[in-house]
Amino acid sequence: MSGLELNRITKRFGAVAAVDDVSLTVPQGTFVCLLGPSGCGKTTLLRMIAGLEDPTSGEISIDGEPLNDTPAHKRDFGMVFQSLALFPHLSVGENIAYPLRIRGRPSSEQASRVKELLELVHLPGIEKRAVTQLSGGQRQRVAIARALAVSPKLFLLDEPLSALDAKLREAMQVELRQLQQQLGITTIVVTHDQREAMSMSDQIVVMSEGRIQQMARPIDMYRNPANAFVADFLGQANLIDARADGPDALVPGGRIPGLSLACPGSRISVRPEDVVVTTAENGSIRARVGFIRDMGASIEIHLDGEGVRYVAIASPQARPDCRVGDTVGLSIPAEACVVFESGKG
Ligand SMILES: Nc1ncnc2c1ncn2[C@@H]1O[C@H](COP(=O)(O)OP(=O)(O)OP(=O)(O)O)[C@@H](O)[C@H]1O
Repeated sequence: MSGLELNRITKRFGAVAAVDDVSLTVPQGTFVCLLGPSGCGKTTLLRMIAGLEDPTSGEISIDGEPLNDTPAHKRDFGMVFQSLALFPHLSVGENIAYPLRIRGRPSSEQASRVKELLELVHLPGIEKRAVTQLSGGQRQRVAIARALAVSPKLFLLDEPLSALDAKLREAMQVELRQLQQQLGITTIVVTHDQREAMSMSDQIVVMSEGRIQQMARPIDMYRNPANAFVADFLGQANLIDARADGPDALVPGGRIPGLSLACPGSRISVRPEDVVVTTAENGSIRARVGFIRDMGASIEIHLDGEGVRYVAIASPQARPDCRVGDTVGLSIPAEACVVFESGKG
């Protein structure tokens, strides 16, 4: 098979299993984000793929060739880390050419490749500039260009955009994705930002405590999270304990008609945009409005239904007619609910 394959990879640091029995297949040309909270093992996994850390057990291969015994510098992967690690005493062109220079490539080839890469990252003609004179976004692009200099089989990035402000970060997400599609290069990005992962990847891998919780396309993961952890980590989720009541589910404050549960007690997840705020008579769940937050493009309403906090998101056009302190009705369509059986959420 062509692409990256991890087979039962574990990394222990003393008693801590930073990565715990992870198997993963990344087909050639795919953009994958490793997503998870701090300390879940994302960086350790990336470092093992890069060859900067040896697995305690398990195998890594690329295009069917085992990698475990290949040192980092022989893997020829492109890497960009949060710190960027550009050489401050070298010019932009010298920074980008560096990987070619240490491989002994002729200077004419170095110069033409640097020119080509600077065009690719939309910074043509700045070979002679000092890297210390560049803006954050420009430095980012130079680091990306340098990582791509050797036309790597695999492009690995660890929180590459985290030092940028929100607007530049979004612009760079689009650029990075476009670049990856243009080159068709297999790319793995570590991030703890779920919006970033949603907007860039073909596949998201959500990790927690060293293990993979789910791997799926962003939209599939959003609509069908495998468990409550994923539901809560990827976007916002209402996580509600529910009890079976014939064809309906009983939830704090009322019921969800037509949601039949296989177990007497389950946990359900509902996205805030699927919770409709209506009048007390029209909803099937009664709740009290606790807080309304106007976000510009949407309105977020926090409600209390018999001790459970519900969050609803509406568009400004569909702004519900309610105020803080009002008792309202909530309507949740059964088909918008993802059910986690008891003990599995
Ligand atoms: N060199 C090391 N020695 C000992 N423990 C380590 C080492 N590197 C990582 N760990 C531990 O392994 C676990 C996973 O760390 P890792 O850096 O991979 O997580 P992460 O998901 O990338 O976190 P962050 O988003 O904060 O960078 C943590 O508990 C961390 O303390």
